[in-house]
Amino acid sequence: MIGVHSAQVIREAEDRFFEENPGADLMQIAARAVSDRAREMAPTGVTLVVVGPGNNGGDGLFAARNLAAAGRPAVAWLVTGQAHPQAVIAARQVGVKFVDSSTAMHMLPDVMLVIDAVLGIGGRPGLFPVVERFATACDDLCIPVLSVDVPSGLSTDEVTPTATSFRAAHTVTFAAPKLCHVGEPAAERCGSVEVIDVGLSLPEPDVRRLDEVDIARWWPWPTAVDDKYSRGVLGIDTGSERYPGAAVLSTTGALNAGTGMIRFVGPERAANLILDAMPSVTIGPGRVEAWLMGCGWGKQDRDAHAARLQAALESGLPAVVDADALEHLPKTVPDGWLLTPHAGELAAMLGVHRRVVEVDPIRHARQAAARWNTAVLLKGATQYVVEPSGRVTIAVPGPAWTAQAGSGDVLAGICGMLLAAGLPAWQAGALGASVQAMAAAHKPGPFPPAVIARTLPEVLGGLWTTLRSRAFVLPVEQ
Ligand SMILES: NC(=O)C1=CN([C@@H]2O[C@H](COP(=O)(O)OP(=O)(O)OC[C@H]3O[C@@H](n4cnc5c(N)ncnc54)[C@H](OP(=O)(O)O)[C@@H]3O)[C@@H](O)[C@H]2O)[C@@H](O)CC1
Ligand SMILES: [K+]
Repeated sequence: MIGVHSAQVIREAEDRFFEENPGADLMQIAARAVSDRAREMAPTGVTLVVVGPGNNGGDGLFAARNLAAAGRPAVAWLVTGQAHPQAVIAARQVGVKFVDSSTAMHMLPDVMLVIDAVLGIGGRPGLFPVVERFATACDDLCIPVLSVDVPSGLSTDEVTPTATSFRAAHTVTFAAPKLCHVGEPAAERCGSVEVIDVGLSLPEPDVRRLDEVDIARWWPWPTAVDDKYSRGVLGIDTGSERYPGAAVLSTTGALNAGTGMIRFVGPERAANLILDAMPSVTIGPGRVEAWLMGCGWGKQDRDAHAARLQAALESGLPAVVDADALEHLPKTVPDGWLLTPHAGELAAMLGVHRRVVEVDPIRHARQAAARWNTAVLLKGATQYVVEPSGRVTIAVPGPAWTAQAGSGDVLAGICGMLLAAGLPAWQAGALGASVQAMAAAHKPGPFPPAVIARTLPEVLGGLWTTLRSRAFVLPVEQ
């Protein structure tokens, strides 16, 4: 797990660091990381460094100095004519060539790498027009860009770009990732992201991103003393006469994630389809540990749906509440419930426009988690799980192939399995979203949601094997 921090938090940590370590030079650590990566990205040819007026530009210019000192041709364009004074002197001393904007633009087709050191965490969104044209030209000519800290033009603390920015092949950032590095669609503009530890002490994060080790550590692996009941019985009330496929998909997700036992209580047509495909599913009511409700309910029979949700509420059991069931939410729900809206459903829950949610997904997911006092998994290209406290856990990311009808049903099924196994709602959401993304990454391509679901046993089996072989080196629980 890695903490995601805002520019403000990084600045405060930097201030504390300099109070405790007067005279320390973090810029040299940053510049070394950038020049090392630049040498790997462009082993030969000219590197053009685009330099802004602040410390981000300083990092870039010292990286140019390092490259030139190692005998690599480096050229710098100071976009405002101003730059970190000591970095300018150091770069000149080792023969870095300084060029103006028209020369930079003119030579661009022949450079091997552009280092974008225009703006970092002190930048406001957007670029000067001449730099904007240059960034667009880099994109058009497919010149690889190495961004220092953040692709200039992006807003560090936002996941939705509002202006033109550089589009990096790789970003070297410092101390911790920021929201723009981990939240789509901004993250896509960062390329691969590398975090350099510069020695800052950071507070406990209120936004964290999971990695595969967390999934291995938290997954409810079966033990030698488990049986089908102890692994968790999930009641599934999904599908309708009109949408029986949603019932099949949600059950496929739950079964392939490893549910101990599934009791399906949805419509007969869906039950028949499920039995054909998954004969181990039990049809009809019985004791369960958790509920999965809503996928494919549709807009008919609204009164019946509301009554079924009310019955689940009165049972006091944890529940995954998905899709059409989200329209029937009572004012407060038990804190073991996991609400799993996509942006459009969350917008409807909050009475706002979908676009508003897409621009600031975390704020809106936090609003819903606080309003219903339970965990919310906001589905999308980046999947955010928010607890009523406001803590955010971002799932392991995966490829965009899962952006397809039916993926949400499978995901709800996986989350249902995890609730039935006894995990708290936030963890069920974060793990469910992560393993589906990992399965999609394991089997890249336009595979339909049911195929991705059937890949889960391989992915979980692989994780389990890795866990067993590395059981003693897992980091201590945080
Ligand atoms: N923290 C760390 O761990 C480390 C931090 N380090 C580095 O420090 C960087 C932060 O440096 P920084 O504070 O000097 O800010 P930076 O991003 O260079 O920009 C400020 C300048 O840009 C200007 N400006 C802003 N927006 C603009 C716009 N849209 N269009 C035009 N101009 C704009 C702004 O102008 P002003 O706001 O004053 O008008 C000001 O002149 C950080 O990203 C990292 O690279 C490393 O050295 C070591 C480890
Ligand atoms: K930058």
